[in-house]
Amino acid sequence: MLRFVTSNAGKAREAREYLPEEVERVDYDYPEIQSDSLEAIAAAGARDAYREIGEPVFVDDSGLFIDAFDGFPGPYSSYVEEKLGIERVQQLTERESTDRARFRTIVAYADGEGVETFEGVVRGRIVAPRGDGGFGYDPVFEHRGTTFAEMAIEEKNAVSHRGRALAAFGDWLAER
Ligand SMILES: O=P(O)(O)OP(=O)(O)OP(=O)(O)OC[C@H]1O[C@@H](n2cnc3c(O)ncnc32)[C@H](O)[C@@H]1O
Repeated sequence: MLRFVTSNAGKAREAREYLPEEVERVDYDYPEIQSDSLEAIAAAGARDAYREIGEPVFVDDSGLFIDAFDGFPGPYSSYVEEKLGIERVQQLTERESTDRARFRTIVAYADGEGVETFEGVVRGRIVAPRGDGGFGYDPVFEHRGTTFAEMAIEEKNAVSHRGRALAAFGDWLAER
């Protein structure tokens, strides 16, 4: 059994679909350090959650990196979603010369022995919202003509930043 420490139910749903082992969601809101690096944030979060819970855990830190804004909001995606909302992020992007963006996830696993991190990245475009599945920025993130909110969970996992990071994590677990 794997413990996924996250306050985000959408992330937990995707991890359950993907990982071979059972996933238990632990709703502990670990303090996020302020950093430009998703790796550093995820690793610190996993370490902290392991100390708090006392069992092996993993966390997922994700961000939307918009090319026209030099990667912003990136590690600040959650704050920007809360303060501006995804429609305004999309409207701001529309005024720029490119709508290209990347979604990145770092999964960090901590046990008594240390921290391992796994990365997943997907490229796409910021478009006017479409679809009602998924969560967060999914309605405005289009990958090969379809927004993540228009995809079923399995379809999104097959191409998404989180799916790729979870796949790398799953391979590592299997080889351990
Ligand atoms: O408790 P944690 O796991 O940290 O949950 P969170 O929602 O705060 O997680 P993040 O900081 O990693 O999320 C950054 C932002 O990116 C959004 N996000 C993360 N993964 C996403 C995905 O697959 N599709 C759309 N939006 C996503 C999410 O809604 C947040 O606004």
